[in-house]
Amino acid sequence: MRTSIATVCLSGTLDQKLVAAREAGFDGVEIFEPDLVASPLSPEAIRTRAEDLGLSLDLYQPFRDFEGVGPERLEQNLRRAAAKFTLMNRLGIETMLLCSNVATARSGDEHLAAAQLRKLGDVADRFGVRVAYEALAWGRFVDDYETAARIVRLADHQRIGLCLDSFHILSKGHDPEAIETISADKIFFVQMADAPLLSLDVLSWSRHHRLFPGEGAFDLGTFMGHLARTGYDGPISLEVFNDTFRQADPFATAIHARRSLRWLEHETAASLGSGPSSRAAPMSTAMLPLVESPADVSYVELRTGDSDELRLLLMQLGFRPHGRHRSKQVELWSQGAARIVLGAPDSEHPQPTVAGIGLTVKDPAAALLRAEELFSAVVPREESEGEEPLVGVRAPDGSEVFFGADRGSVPTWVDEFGSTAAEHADLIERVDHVNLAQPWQYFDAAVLFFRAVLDLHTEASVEVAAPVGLVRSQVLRSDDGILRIALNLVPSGSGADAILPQHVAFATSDVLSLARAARERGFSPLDIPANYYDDIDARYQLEPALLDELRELNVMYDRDDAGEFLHFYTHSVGTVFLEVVERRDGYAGYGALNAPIRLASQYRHRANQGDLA
Ligand SMILES: O=C(O)c1ccc(O)c(O)c1
Ligand SMILES: [Mg+2]
Repeated sequence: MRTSIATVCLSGTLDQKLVAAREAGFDGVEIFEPDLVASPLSPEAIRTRAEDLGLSLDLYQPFRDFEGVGPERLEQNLRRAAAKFTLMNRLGIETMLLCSNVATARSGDEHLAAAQLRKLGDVADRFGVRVAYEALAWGRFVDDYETAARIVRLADHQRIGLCLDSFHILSKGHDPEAIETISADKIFFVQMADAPLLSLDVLSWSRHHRLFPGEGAFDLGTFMGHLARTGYDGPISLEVFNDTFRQADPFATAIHARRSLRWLEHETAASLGSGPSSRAAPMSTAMLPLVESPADVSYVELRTGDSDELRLLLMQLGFRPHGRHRSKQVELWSQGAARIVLGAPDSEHPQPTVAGIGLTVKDPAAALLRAEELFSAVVPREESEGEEPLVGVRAPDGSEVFFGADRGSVPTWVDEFGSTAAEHADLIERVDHVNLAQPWQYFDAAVLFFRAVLDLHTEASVEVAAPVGLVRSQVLRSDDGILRIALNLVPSGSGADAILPQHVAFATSDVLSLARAARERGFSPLDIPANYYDDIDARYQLEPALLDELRELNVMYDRDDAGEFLHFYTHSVGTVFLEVVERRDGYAGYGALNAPIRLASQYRHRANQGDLA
C-alpha cells in the first residue's frame, strides 16, 4: 500500500512537515496550498527538497468552486486553473484536487458540470496533469460521491477522475459499497480520515474534529475493502483537519499518523479476506501479526515519590509486600492475581505515575512484533542472569506495556522479589481496569496505540465534569473484558493534572466486606457527600439497609441493564489513587455517573490539604 499524508495534518513549516513525513516513513505527501503559499521556498526548491528526502509529491490541493457556473465565470476559472497547472509543472505534481463547488455554482445540472469538467480536462491535457474531483459533504449541488462519479463518467475525459474522501462519504452516512461500481482508472486519489460521531454541522465536524484511522467511529476497514476491490492501487493518503494535531509536535504526529495507516492496511487485508473475492485486489496489504487478547494483567507499575503512603493504602486494602527486586529498584505487593510493582520516579526517564502495565500473553514475541510493525518504540530492558525475559514498548505518553508468557497461575518473575509466601488470596482478585490520564497531545494517539497494538476495541466515549474542567474519557477493552484501559483527557487548565491522577481499580466479589476489613486496618476512604446518597436513592429506590451500608462505608453505586456496580476510592497519593469495584451480574460500565462526584471529592480533599493554592 502506497502511503501519503496531507501537509495540513501536521504543524510546523512546510519543510518541517516534509522532514516529519519522511522520518515517519511515508512514501509521499499532498501539498496543501496554504502551506506552499506561506513557504519561502520556490516551487522548484520544494520539488528538489522532496526528491532529496525520497518523498513523492502526490497531490496539489485544493482547487475550489469551479463547476456549475455561468459562462463568464467559467472562463475565469479555466484561467485560474491554468495558473495552478503551471505551478504544478514547476512542482512536478501530476494530480490536482478539485472540490465540488460550495459557493459559486448556479446550477446543479450534471451535464453542465460534466461539460465544464471536460473543458478543464482539455486545459489539464496541455500541461500533462490531471484533476481529481471530490464531492465535499457540504457542496452546493454535489455533496455525495455517487453524483461526483456520474459527473466524471459523463465528462468522459482521461484527465478527469475522482478523489474519494472517507470523511465526506461516511459523515453523511452514505453507503461506501457503490465504490465498487466505479472503474479503478477513474479513481485518481483517495483520502482517509476517521472521526468521532458528533451531531455537529458537517463543515465544522470536518474542519476541526477529523481523526486518524482507528481513533474514531467510522468503519474504515469495510470502506477500504470496497476500494481495493475496484482494483485501485494508488496512494492512500491521510487528510486530517484537527485542532489538536495542528498544535502537537509534527514528528510525533507523523509517527502516530503512519501507525494509523499500518493499522488501516491490516483492516483492509482483513476486510478483503472476508468479502467477495471475485475481483482480485492488486493493492498489496499485509495483515499484522495476530495476537490473542491478554490472559491477564500480570502487574501494574506505579512510580511515585509518596511510596510510604501508598504502601499503607495497599496494606489496608489487604495487599502484602514481597520485598525488593533482586536487581532493580522496585518492590512488589500482591493480593490474589493483583500485583503492584512500586518504584520511585526516575529522573532520567520521567514517566507518568502509572509507569507500566504488564500483560500475560500467549506469545510475547508475536505481541512485540505486532507493536514494532505499528511503529512502537521498544523499551530497552536489562536482565540479569536467570531473570524472566520481558519485552515491552512505549505508549505515546511514555508509559510502558510489557508482555510476558503465560507460565501458570503465578508469573515466574514473582520469584525475583523476596518471598513468594506473600502471594496470598484475599478479597481482591485481580486488576479490573487501569485508568491513564493523558495530556492533551497524546490522547488520540493513545486511543490508536492501545486499539492497534493490543487489538482492543473502543467503547463509547463519555465526558465527565470535574471542578477544573471537562474530562473526556475513552475505554478500550478486550472482548472478554480481561483487559480494560480507560484513557482520560486531562483539561489544560492550571492544576488539572494535580487533581486528575491516574488510577488502578481492583476487582472483588464482596466490596462491602472489603471496605469493612480495610476500615478495621485504619483505612479512611474518599469521603462521598450525603447529597449523593439521597440522589441514588431517588434514582434507584435502594433497599434502606443497603443504602445505609453504602453511606456508612462511602461506597458508590450504579446499575445498568445487566447488573449492579459497587465501588469505593482511596484518596489520592501524589498523582495516583486506587479503586475497588464489585461487578454484579455482568455490569459492564465504570460508574460514569459517579465520576463527577468522585472528582469533586478529590478536589476538596486536595484543597483541604492545601495542595491547591
Ligand atoms: O474543508 C475543505 O475545504 C476541504 C478541502 C479539501 C479536501 O480534500 C477536503 O476534504 C476538505
Ligand atoms: Mg478531502
